[in-house]
Amino acid sequence: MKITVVGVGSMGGAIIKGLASSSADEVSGLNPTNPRVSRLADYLHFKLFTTASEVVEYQPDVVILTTPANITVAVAKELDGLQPNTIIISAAAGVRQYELKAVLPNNPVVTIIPNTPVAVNAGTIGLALSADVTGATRDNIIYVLNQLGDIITVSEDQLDIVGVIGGCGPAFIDIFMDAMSDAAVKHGLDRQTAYQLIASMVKGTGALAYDTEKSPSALRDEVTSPAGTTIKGVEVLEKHGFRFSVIDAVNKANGED
Ligand SMILES: NC(=O)C1=CN([C@@H]2O[C@H](COP(=O)(O)OP(=O)(O)OC[C@H]3O[C@@H](n4cnc5c(N)ncnc54)[C@H](O)[C@@H]3O)[C@@H](O)[C@H]2O)C=CC1
Ligand SMILES: O=C(O)[C@@H]1CCC=N1
Repeated sequence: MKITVVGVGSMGGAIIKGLASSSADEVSGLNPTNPRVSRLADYLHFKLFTTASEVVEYQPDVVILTTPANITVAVAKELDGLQPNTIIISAAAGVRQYELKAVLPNNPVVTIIPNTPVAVNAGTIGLALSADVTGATRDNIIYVLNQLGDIITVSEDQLDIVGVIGGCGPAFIDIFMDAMSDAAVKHGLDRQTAYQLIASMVKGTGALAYDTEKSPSALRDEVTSPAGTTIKGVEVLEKHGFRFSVIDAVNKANGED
């Protein structure tokens, strides 16, 4: 399948890295001339376009839009001329399917919110299908996204909150990991060992929750031994409003004033 990623920045680059590990597809990118993107294209061996008209001429089977959200509809408009069965997958946060349909009326359009772990095929991808996306078109979308990670299918009006949790979430976890590493260094670990330790701990914590499907509170209870060390740390997190900080970060990222 010919897949073109439009906008090879953080997210577009992560998607290309994830797709590059599969040899079954022909992956390409579109980005205005940029040495960073040219280096990535050389390194990962993908075809790089610099204008929308080259992409139209190339006639990809799937276009993934990862341009800045505020220009994504205008960028989609430049792709007018794609064959009608080219699937449009937009990852632009907050851009609605009807806005893209208005400029590409003949193409199947779905919206997603992926996250940066797609680069290592361990992404979480919120997917909002649309009524006209069925059969082989739907199967092809699932085929492409399945290469990148777990698909969580939701209605379009749920995609914003799914995007905040799944899409912004890695940044929140990264801040937590960075703070943990400062604490580890304070107590004598070297930085590199701290990073490995913490990344492994977070990976395992996620895997345990995912595989067992136990609630986070049940899993936390398993760690907090009576009169043990963990509960002392939990008390401090509660004292400093850790939970409220997390909830309010999600509120604000989701557009609350
Ligand atoms: N970074 C993330 O974790 C996530 C980002 N997204 C969405 O992905 C999109 C991109 O976000 P980032 O990658 O973070 O931004 P970014 O700024 O890193 O990447 C945007 C890329 O688009 C390119 N670009 C600008 N104008 C273009 C045009 N006319 N044609 C083609 N390419 C063009 C830029 O040169 C840049 O390489 C946004 O819509 C965002 O909502 C969605 C989920 C997660
Ligand atoms: O920060 C952003 O706007 C994008 C959308 C989700 C994650 N990153």
